[in-house]
Amino acid sequence: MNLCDLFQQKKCVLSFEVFPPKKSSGVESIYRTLDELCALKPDFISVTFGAGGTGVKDNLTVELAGAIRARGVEPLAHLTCINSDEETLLGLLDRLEEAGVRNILALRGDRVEGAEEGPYRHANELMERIARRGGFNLVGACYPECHCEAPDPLHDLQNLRRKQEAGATHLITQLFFDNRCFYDFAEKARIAGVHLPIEAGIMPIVNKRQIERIVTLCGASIPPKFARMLSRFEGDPAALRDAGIAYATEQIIDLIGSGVEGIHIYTMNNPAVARRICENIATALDCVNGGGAA
Ligand SMILES: NC(=O)C1=CN([C@@H]2O[C@H](COP(=O)(O)OP(=O)(O)OC[C@H]3O[C@@H](n4cnc5c(N)ncnc54)[C@H](O)[C@@H]3O)[C@@H](O)[C@H]2O)C=CC1
Ligand SMILES: Nc1nc(=O)c2c([nH]1)NC[C@@H]1CN(c3ccc(C(=O)N[C@@H](CCC(=O)O)C(=O)O)cc3)CN21
Repeated sequence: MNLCDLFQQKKCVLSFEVFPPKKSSGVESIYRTLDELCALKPDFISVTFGAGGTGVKDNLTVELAGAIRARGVEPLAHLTCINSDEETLLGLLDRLEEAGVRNILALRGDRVEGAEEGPYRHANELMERIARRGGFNLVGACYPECHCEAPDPLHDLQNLRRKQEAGATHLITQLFFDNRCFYDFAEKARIAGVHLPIEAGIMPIVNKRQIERIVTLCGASIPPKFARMLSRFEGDPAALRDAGIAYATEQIIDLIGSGVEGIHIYTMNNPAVARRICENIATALDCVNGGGAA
């Protein structure tokens, strides 16, 4: 299924994200993780290309996307400009097509030290190449708090327009912890002529190790309320996990209540956390989607 049809059918789409395990030891558990995540019946699951700044060349993205499809859920495969020369890209696209994957999140990718400059410098250029080949629905990333390399929010929005012009059919936001950033951004994007559906990317923070990494990688600002929660519970893993789930739940219910077109949960390969959030938001989603829906 083409993901753009989903936004016609549903008021609020629900999706998950997973990343390929780094070590071979994680390979068996990722398939169990997929079993559990697919059982929650999200509208689609995306698979990153590398994880959190690691530029791996062949990293199971195609295999995992195929495994998600085999479990009855629509996959969205991430592809990056970094590490993609023309031949590698076309090879990956053939493999994705063979695996029945029809949707691609085209990204620039995190810069990796020592990586060579490829022929595609920005996400829109990668999108244009994929569109020229044909056969895929394209999705793009966007930044409620502005991309860290953009000179200012206006230029970042202009660059977002290029993704729309290159054929993206919907957008997924970088993670954020303050919904006001999302609402301000969505309003400015509409004024700038971006009319695509925007899914809000939410990451439940459930352990101390994640926090610093996420802030460095994603540049998300930490609201005082969230900072107080983190420092109060950081010594108690169970309390921090429950608080992180409660915080993400509150963000999502507020977004659904405000008419967001989709929620993308960065699951960090943790199905237990995803399940608890799904339970917490089920009635709100059923309410806007007319009940019974996933
Ligand atoms: N789920 C994921 O895997 C996500 C990954 N990211 C990461 O965020 C980073 C950026 O990715 P994208 O948004 O895809 O990159 P992008 O190429 O769209 O943007 C990167 C920077 O270049 C600027 N830019 C974009 N197009 C331009 C153009 N044509 N000319 C001049 N400047 C342009 C942007 O304003 C931004 O500052 C990557 O590190 C990516 O891996 C971000 C969100 C989600
Ligand atoms: N700049 C950027 N790059 C990304 O890859 C990315 C984003 N932003 N924003 C949204 C999600 C969040 N992603 C992430 C974020 C952190 C890790 C991370 O902490 N990875 C650990 C490995 C964890 C493990 O193997 O259990 C690491 O050490 O890199 C992974 C994916 C992928 N996405």
